[in-house]
Amino acid sequence: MIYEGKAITVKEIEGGIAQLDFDLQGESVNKFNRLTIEELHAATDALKAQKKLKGLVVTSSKDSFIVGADITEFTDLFAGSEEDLVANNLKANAIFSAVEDLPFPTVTAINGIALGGGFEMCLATDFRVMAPKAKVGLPEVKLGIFPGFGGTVRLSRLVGVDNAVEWICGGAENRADVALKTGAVDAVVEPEKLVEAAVAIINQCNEGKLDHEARREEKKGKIKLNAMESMMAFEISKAFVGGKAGKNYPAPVEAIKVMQKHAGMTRDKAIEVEAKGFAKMAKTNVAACLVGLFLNDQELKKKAKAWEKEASEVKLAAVLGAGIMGGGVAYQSALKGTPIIMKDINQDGITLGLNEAKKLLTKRVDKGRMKAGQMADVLNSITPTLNYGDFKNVDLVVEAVVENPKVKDAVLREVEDAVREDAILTSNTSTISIDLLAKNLKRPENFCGMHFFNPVHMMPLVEVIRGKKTSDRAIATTVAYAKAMGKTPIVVNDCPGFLVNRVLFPYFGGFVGLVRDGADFQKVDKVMEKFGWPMGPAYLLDVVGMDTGKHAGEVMADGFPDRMKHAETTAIDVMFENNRYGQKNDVGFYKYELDRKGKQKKVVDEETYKLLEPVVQGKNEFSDEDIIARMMIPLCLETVRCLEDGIVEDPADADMGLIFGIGFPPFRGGALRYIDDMGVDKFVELADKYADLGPLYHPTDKLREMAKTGKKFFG
Ligand SMILES: NC(=O)c1ccc[n+]([C@@H]2O[C@H](COP(=O)([O-])OP(=O)(O)OC[C@H]3O[C@@H](n4cnc5c(N)ncnc54)[C@H](O)[C@@H]3O)[C@@H](O)[C@H]2O)c1
Repeated sequence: MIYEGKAITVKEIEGGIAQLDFDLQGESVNKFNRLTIEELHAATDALKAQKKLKGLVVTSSKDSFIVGADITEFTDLFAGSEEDLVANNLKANAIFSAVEDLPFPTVTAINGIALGGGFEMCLATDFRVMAPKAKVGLPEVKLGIFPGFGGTVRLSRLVGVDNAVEWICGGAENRADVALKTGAVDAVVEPEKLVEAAVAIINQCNEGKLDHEARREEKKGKIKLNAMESMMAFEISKAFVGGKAGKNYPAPVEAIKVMQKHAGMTRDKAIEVEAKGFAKMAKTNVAACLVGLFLNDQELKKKAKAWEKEASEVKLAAVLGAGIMGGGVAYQSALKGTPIIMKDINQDGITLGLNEAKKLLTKRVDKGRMKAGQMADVLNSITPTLNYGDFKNVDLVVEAVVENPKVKDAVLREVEDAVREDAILTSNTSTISIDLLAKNLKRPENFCGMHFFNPVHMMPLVEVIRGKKTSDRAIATTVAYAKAMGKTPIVVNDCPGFLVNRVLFPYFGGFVGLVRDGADFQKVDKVMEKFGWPMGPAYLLDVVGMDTGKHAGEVMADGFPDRMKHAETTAIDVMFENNRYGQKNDVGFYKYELDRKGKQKKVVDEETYKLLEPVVQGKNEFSDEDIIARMMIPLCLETVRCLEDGIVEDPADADMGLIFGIGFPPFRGGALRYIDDMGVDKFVELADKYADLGPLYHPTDKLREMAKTGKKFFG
């Protein structure tokens, strides 16, 4: 044994060739935590001290190779100064460079996922062989940073500027065939042949058939482009990537700037440039928010996993109502492998639901993501029906009929009699209280909410809503079914609108208030889109549908009359009363026309301004800051109330719900992190400036207390 640690062992395997193996004790995957980096240092020193070695193969004993850096260490690490971060990166890089400089040929055998720091480890060796199912890539930009263990230096020299830009700025996980074609790896071989292939490469180097020194020098030298070529490659990339990433996500363009800066430098100087650029990005609020988001997501996954242990198996599901939502639920369930019965009261509904599923599946086939035979299997696992014939075999039902408490009550009681006693019933209601819907059920313990978002196949969130009488088994089974459908479930407690709609309607309240006071709805949309929302509030209302918006708004107003009831007619009422439902009938705040690809495109409609005149009181110019404050304060305060009322378990659930459910700008981390970032005291101060606008703008006593004591929602 040459070296033995808790994450790494090094031993001689054959003919003077050593094997450095990553196998982090007590973990299911390898990652570059502090311990692993320290051990890589010690292991490299031990290798250097060996006088007779002829080569090194780097391997992993886990299913993955190395999944990346240990992101749980980032929050503490990034809290340090920029200088500390640079020093930290240079220290780690010295170890990677020491691996690169070992006095014999080196090859990595990539058996599974090698991402971020894991792939940068691979890049430090002379050659790479890869298993067909492994994936490699540098996904750091997803965390608001870019590679900091020499990735921008080695990859740009190994595969060229264009490929490096694509890999680093896109952050994708690349398949073996792509990696081979790009030149990021040298061979693809079956997993059991990886070490053999690596040894063969080393032997060829030692026999003078392969020149590992030349390979090494290429990675350590300057980028091989003349000044003109270099200028063209980097400037075009910056314009293209900048346009795609947008101003709110600076890391991709910064990565290109760093590569441009170090293009004419050799390794050690280039790595200094990378380290400085990395530290600058790590100190941005975007990186803090995106790292926070990653950690929150991990927490959600852990919670869902814990629920899954208590779940009953769902072998067959059913959905009631084959409309927009019911059709989507049937498609998603069947696609992900749970057969589903789709019941409606009329044949037209069923035809529509099935046609929607067919349309989505055809798209998958056309894009090469599915074979025609698989499409048939998925369609066959949706059983359309007009009666309850097979419902005794159903394990879980999703009710998705019209949003009317009386209709839902009747339908739920009916289906309760049609299913087995242990079957779980859920409702996809957007706003109606789960306790209200449970009132007339014989087995309320088997009932909870399962709130999907539209379009079901695209939107990641499912709110699982616990009523007063809901059992843990009902929650666990619903969480497990949502996971099986490929969704992210969040368990919330019951109230009108649950988490997401309860928070969304005060935001719409901010919007109608602005229009009332004379703001141009188009300007409000533009400002909020610039702030980071996928669409502004007027556009969003057009997408949701004015009828749905008005109806749900009324349910919310009944639930929270003090702050959600509108005394006067609102802009939403005006649109609704004029049959301007939005995209569904081609006119709402905007008009909709079909573009050349047959997609709905919004266009300005002057008529909207005329219709709104009666509800507009005066004409005011609002600054961007004013618009943002008037939109965001009600949304943030309602999120605070959801937390205080115990609707969500913790701040992470609340923020993730808003990001996954309504597209809250991810780089801002969520509503509660937004308050944290502003400072709770500053936020309360800002809200108080708008106190005249009513209770939607009044901070809670607890929030005022937090402001006084300097407490935050996170950390
Ligand atoms: N559309 C959305 O954006 C959205 C988002 C989240 C949740 N929801 C909720 O999902 C539910 C359904 O909404 P939708 O937009 O799909 O409505 P929809 O009008 O498109 O579909 C409702 C379907 O239910 C059928 N139906 C009515 N009574 C029935 C009964 N007794 N048994 C079986 N089927 C019956 C109708 O024929 C129709 O096909 C509502 O509770 C709604 O609030 C909707």
